[in-house]
Amino acid sequence: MPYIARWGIVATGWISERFFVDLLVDPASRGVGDVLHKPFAVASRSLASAEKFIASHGNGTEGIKAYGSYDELFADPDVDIVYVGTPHSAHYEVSLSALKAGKHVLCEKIFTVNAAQARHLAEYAKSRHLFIMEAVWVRFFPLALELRKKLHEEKVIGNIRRVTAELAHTDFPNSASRLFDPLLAGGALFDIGVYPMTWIQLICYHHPENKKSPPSKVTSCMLKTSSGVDESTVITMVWDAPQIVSVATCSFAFESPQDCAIRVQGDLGELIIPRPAYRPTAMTVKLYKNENIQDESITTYNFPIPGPTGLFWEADAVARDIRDGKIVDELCSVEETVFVMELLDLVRQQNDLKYPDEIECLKEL
Ligand SMILES: NC(=O)C1=CN([C@@H]2O[C@H](COP(=O)(O)OP(=O)(O)OC[C@H]3O[C@@H](n4cnc5c(N)ncnc54)[C@H](OP(=O)(O)O)[C@@H]3O)[C@@H](O)[C@H]2O)C=CC1
Ligand SMILES: O=C1OC[C@@H](O)[C@H](O)[C@H]1O
Repeated sequence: MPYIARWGIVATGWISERFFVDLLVDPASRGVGDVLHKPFAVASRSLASAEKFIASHGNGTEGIKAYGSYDELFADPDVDIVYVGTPHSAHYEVSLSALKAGKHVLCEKIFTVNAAQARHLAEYAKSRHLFIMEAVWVRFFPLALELRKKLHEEKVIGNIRRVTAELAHTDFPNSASRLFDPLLAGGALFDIGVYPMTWIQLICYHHPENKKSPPSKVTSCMLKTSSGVDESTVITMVWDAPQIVSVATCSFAFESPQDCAIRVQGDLGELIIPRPAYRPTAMTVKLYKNENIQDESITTYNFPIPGPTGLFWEADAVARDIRDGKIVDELCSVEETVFVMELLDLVRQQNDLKYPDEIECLKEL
């Protein structure tokens, strides 16, 4: 019998809707038979909004409860795992409330405003033996798994020397104000910087020779908006053991080129992933001509997403973890989230990017 994950959705904004729709997709359509997803409740700060959210999805939503406060959902015994889709500034407090009510938590990126908050959530979840994970969905894409196999096991491009990863766009279809508001922890670094940083983590931090060591050097620069958050951020890092340099770029001021969001250059060739870095569907391996290879070769591998968005792969992983009694996911561990938040603290410190005290603090509830 497949394990049924009993979800509660917190907040009724853009990404909650995308996640909810993906939960309703039959897992068999992506070849998954061991887990099923059942949303039991949706909570909003307004009951009307929760009701509208459920009603607008028709089939498959019968019996899902609507709540006009997040606390009511946390008290619902039918909910085992809470998905947090609020703005960044609320992640810490909402996730902590869910944990305190005994729920497992999948919290959207960026996990918290700073590393201290991330550490506190991780420690609290551990103390209550509850699962917690940042929703870095790209880590679960079949493409991301294949990338690591090609680079680290098959070493298709030889020794990796440089990684550049970027996500930059000027197209804000939804909730543009969230992106620029310091009180909601806006800015490119937190909203989209997590993607280039994730690809660099997967390729450099997880490089077998790196043995999960931190980069030996981190430098960064930022350009800020008139509201005081970062509009563009560039982070360079040096990974000593595998001898790789990496450059992560995120920006709300220009567009990433269509044909290249992530480029990994090795001594035998390069691997290129077209944009967008948050939902890539192909990668190309280009092998250079050398004494063993007569002509340059180019091979493209396609990874179509069998459904509306592709958030279901992370949901499947979370369901399996909870089914198996795990409190930390192997591909997206909360320890690694804390480590990335420490890097982002450093980058913000280097560029004097502070958020208001009321969202940087460790509120006890
Ligand atoms: N994985 C991905 O691809 C994506 C992830 N995200 C992440 O998801 C989160 C939410 O982003 P997104 O859905 O675009 O944001 P939206 O503004 O569309 O939705 C956020 C929701 O949070 C709730 N909320 C709680 N407190 C506040 C507040 N103070 N101000 C405004 N809304 C509040 C509201 O729901 P209600 O009124 O129902 O309580 C609101 O609808 C962010 O962490 C973002 O980084 C965003 C886009 C894509
Ligand atoms: O996570 C995200 O991915 C897609 C982007 O458009 C969005 O702003 C961001 O939050």
